Amino acid sequence: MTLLTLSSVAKSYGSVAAVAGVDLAAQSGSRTAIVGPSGCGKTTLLRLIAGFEVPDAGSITLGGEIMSNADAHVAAYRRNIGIVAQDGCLFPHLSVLDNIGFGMDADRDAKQARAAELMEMVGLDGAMLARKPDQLSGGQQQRVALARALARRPRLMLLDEPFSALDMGLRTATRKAVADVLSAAGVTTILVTHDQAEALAFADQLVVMRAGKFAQVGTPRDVYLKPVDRATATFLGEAVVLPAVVGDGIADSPIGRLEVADVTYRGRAQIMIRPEQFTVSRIEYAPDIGVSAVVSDVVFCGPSLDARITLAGDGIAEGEISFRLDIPGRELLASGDRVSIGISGRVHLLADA
Ligand SMILES: Nc1ncnc2c1ncn2[C@@H]1O[C@H](COP(=O)(O)OP(=O)(O)OP(=O)(O)O)[C@@H](O)[C@H]1O
Repeated sequence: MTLLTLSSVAKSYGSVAAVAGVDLAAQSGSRTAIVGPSGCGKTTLLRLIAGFEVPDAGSITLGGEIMSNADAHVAAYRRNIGIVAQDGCLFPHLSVLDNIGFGMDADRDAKQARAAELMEMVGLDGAMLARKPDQLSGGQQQRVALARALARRPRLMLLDEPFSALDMGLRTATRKAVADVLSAAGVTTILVTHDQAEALAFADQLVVMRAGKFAQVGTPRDVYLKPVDRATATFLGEAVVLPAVVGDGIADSPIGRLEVADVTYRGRAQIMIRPEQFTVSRIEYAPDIGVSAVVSDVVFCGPSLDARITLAGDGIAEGEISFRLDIPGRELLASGDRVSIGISGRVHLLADA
């Protein structure tokens, strides 16, 4: 069942079209991540859904009720939407208990009981209820912010870069904990982030936003492996894009004949290969099949070697196409080595070829 629907929603500030007519459907209990570069309109979109902004055009529906359209605008506080912002925005002068109980329509005992239940849900010790926010770590503060947002049993949760102030290790752990809590509570969630890896790991629906519009909407897997265009491909990770002539499911490319996922297309195209599809063997061990590359910038990282690989092939100008690749750390590769390249899996045709 669809909980949230956006139809042709638009919002401009003067001449800036912050959100330029977007459509979105979020299923009940699902997690949607909206990812895009700074200034693409992510926060504006979240503020429109929350009800802090009124759209210039389009409609927003939540649980079958119109929240915003040309004739109506339901105030933010009446939407029953939970929000967790970047820095948690806890009230610094209130205890954790009073932060969580803020605005809860219940007596002190009921608030205490509900707050203890929520603390357990977000994986925090109930003894912390007496503390002030500045006596908690950043990750703990974000979990309290989540508990506070869950306290009023929202039908939709909006997360605006909630992990960005946390350091890397804590960030991954907090993200996983928050995702688990939201799944267990069955709360439909929209996460806004500029962190691609975070968006891919968190969501079951990924939206890539660019200049106020949605460049692509799909499962993280589909958007990563089958991006619609080069900009989306490179925004989500490293991508090697090569010219090719395609027919019968085969691409003739500067690095050889490669299998393509789309068997119907014929003609000139750009093909995209993710670095992790490349396999690398030293020429002295592998037959030189004419597709070669040179290794440079090798950094030993223990389990892996972080290497820069520069492709060579007919039609590739010297040094033109290079990418970073993780190679198993046990490989004896050094800067300057020539390697033979293989490709695992099919390559993807880009629509903006
Ligand atoms: N209140 C405002 N008044 C004028 N322009 C605004 C306002 N809010 C946002 N904008 C503009 O709208 C565009 C989208 O801004 P928004 O904050 O939604 O982007 P964002 O993707 O969330 O960016 P970031 O990742 O940097 O937070 C930007 O060009 C911004 O300058």
